[in-house]
Order: sequence, then structure tokens, then C-alpha cells
Amino acid sequence: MTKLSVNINKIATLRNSRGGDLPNVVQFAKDIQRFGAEGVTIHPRPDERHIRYKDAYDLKPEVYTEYNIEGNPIPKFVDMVLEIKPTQVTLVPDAVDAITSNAGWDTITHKSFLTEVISEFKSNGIRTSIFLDPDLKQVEGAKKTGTDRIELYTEAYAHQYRLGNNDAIEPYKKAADFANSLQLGINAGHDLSLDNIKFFKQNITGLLEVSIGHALISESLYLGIENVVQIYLHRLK
Ligand SMILES: CC(=O)[C@@H](O)[C@H](O)COP(=O)(O)O
Ligand SMILES: NCC(=O)COP(=O)(O)O
Repeated sequence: MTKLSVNINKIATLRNSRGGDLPNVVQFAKDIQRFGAEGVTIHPRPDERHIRYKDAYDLKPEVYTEYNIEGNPIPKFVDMVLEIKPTQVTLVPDAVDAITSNAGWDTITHKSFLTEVISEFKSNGIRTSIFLDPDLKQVEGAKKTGTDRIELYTEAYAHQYRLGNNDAIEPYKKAADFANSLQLGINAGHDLSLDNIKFFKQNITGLLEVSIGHALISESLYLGIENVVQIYLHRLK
């Protein structure tokens, strides 16, 4: 079964745009779970451009599905995650000024750092996942860090699929099959959408979770949030 985790960064973007508390991020997280979401994902960035560190704490008591906090494991982020103890932490090698996540980890170069930080999260009962390009060497390197899961970075797939190049799924199929052989859990995310999710799901064996935000919130402007969640859940069956 593939769980749908809704990334609510864009709700915080809208809230921050007027300096008030509308839409309320915590209320949205409660409602999105009521509509069927099987997880809530946030990505508090150091500049707090959307999700603020306070949001991460405020959400903890209200997320009764799976709570996934994503981010670059800088000391402030690590300390916050250890205090909150979400279901899962997803480590992303984002530069501070990145407009969005744009690369997976180099698990070979950063093996010792990742191994140490992953061990700390796991010893605190937090499931770990690391953001990864669909590269077999990086998958092998991820296994050596002790992470529970990898998150396949799906921007390249989404871009090529939009152009009609279905072959873009091939590296992801190979990476997933290899991850499965190493008993690594498989998540996926970035630019997944109603258009590309079914083909991705059909081709990836053992897909445990997708985290979707930008497209899902954008699609909801036309189709309604409850309806969109239900369509994603149907296409993930
Ligand atoms: C790791 C990942 O793909 C998502 O967290 C994505 O980066 C969303 O971040 P923004 O909402 O800041 O674009
Ligand atoms: N990990 C991916 C995520 O949380 C959402 O990415 P996107 O759907 O906003 O591109």
C-alpha cells in the first residue's frame, strides 16, 4: 500500500502572504487528514519562507496519521526534530537559498555525516528517509548510512513525463528494484501530480509513501481539496 502524505508548505505560503493566520495551517492539517490524507509533510526551511519552526511544534499534537518533517539537517533542524519526534524525518541536501529542492544526496561523499545524524534520529524512535536521485551508486551508499528509507526525487520523471517521454520511469524502476533488494524502504516526491502519479505507482514496486504538495494544492484550486485527495487515493490503489 502506498500512503499519500500531503505537503502543506503552500498553505503556509498563502498564510504568510498577508501576515495573518488565514488559512490556518493547523486547521488545514486536521481537515486534510479528515479528507483522507494518510500523512502530513512539512519542509521548514531556514528562512521560514512558508512553514515556520513554530508550525512544526503546533502540528505535532494534531497529526494523527504520519508526520513527516523534511529538511537539511543543520543543527537547528536536528534539535527541533529531536524535540518534536515526528513519525519520519526526510533529509534533503538543500542550499539555504534554493527556490525548492533540486538535488538528492551524495551518499558517498557524505556517508559519515549521514550515518551519524541518521543514527541519532533512529535512536530517538524517528524513522529516517533520505532524498535521493535514482542512481544505483547512491542507493547503495544510502544503504550504508543505515537509513530506513530513501525518497526518490521525482522532478526529472515529472518533467519528462509531461513531454511524453515515458521512458523516464526506467531509472526509477531500476533504483526501486535495487532498493527493494537491499531491504530499503521506498518513498517518492517532488512534482508528482494527478497526471503522472498513476503511471509512477504502476511501475514502482514497493512504493511505501508519496509526498505531494505543489501540484495537489494547485489542482485543488480547480477541483476542490477533498475531491483531489480522493482522486490521488484512488490512483494510488
Ligand atoms: C523535498 C521536496 O521535494 C519537497 O519538500 C519540496 O522541496 C517542497 O519544498 P517547497 O515547498 O519549499 O518547494
Ligand atoms: N518530498 C516531496 C514533497 O514533500 C512535496 O513536493 P512537491 O509536491 O511540492 O513538489
